[in-house]
Amino acid sequence: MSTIISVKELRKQFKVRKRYNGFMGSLKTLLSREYKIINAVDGVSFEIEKGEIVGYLGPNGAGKSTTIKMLIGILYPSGGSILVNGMVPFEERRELMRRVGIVFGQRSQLWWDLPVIDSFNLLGKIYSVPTDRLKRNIDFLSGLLEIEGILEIPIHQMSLGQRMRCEIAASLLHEPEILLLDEPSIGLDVVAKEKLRSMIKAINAECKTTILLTTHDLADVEAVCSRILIIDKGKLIYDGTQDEIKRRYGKIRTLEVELAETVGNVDFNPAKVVKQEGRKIWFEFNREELSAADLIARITGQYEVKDLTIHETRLETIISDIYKGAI
Ligand SMILES: Nc1ncnc2c1ncn2[C@@H]1O[C@H](COP(=O)(O)OP(=O)(O)OP(=O)(O)O)[C@@H](O)[C@H]1O
Repeated sequence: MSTIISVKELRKQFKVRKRYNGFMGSLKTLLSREYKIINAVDGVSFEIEKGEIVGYLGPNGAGKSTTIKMLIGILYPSGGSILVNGMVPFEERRELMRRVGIVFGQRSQLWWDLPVIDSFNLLGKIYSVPTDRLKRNIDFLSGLLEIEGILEIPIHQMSLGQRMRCEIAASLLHEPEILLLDEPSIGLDVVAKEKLRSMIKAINAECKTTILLTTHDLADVEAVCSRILIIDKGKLIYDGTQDEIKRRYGKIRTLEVELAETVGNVDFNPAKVVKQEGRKIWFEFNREELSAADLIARITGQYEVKDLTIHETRLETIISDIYKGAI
């Protein structure tokens, strides 16, 4: 594998006016010449290999968009270095845009009133994609993203899920090596989200596109990203695989047991009973203190068990604990 995105000690500072509260405070803000520095991105380093799907996560205001804007050369870094596909983004922005596809969930790159096929043809011209190649790419991406039947429809008549699939197709028409997806599933229903996730995986598998996904939807990350980067207050606080984060922080498991009959108090220390409803009991236990096999053996040794399910800690719980500083 070879590195396609390399970020070293990246920094971005914003100088903003100091704000004061209240009515008098607003006047003071207007008149004041006092400034403060915001370290939006504060010494971030990471490398992304060709073909990876990486989730870039962080709470609101963590520095995700600022990083992405520097990756595509819209913002000039205050310090550090970036190489994307061998290019320095703010120096070679035009060339870089031919190698990167971008989808912003909240913004459209397609012409609202035009049939989407016309937008595709216009984008093909903007990116100077040869006609036969453009046709081939439109055919291929329409099949992959299941939009063949809606190419003649203008964007404003589409559902959000259909629009998003068209946006992704549009971003790939010029065969970029890198795809940046910023909140692509925002506002989609459960079914449309599922569909989008499997399509993102298909793009990565079929086109070998490297994908950087920014999202607050951790189910998206759980479904598609093998690796996760977490940024908080401008600093990178986690860089590792999804399995690793679960192994490292997801020690608490839940065992859901359905017994043959209702029982009174049960005690399987160190497992804790967290819920008991009729014949069902939920135990929480630390996998480092107790194995699921031991716990199950002890329970089945005392009671007749009808059904058992083990629930691992959800990525959402782990990440929200990391944001809260609880782990
Ligand atoms: N143009 C700007 N001028 C001043 N401050 C800015 C500017 N852009 C971002 N910031 C500040 O930089 C910090 C990081 O913002 P950024 O938009 O990168 O966060 P984010 O992780 O993308 O958040 P969200 O998930 O809410 O989109 C925030 O404190 C934000 O207020």
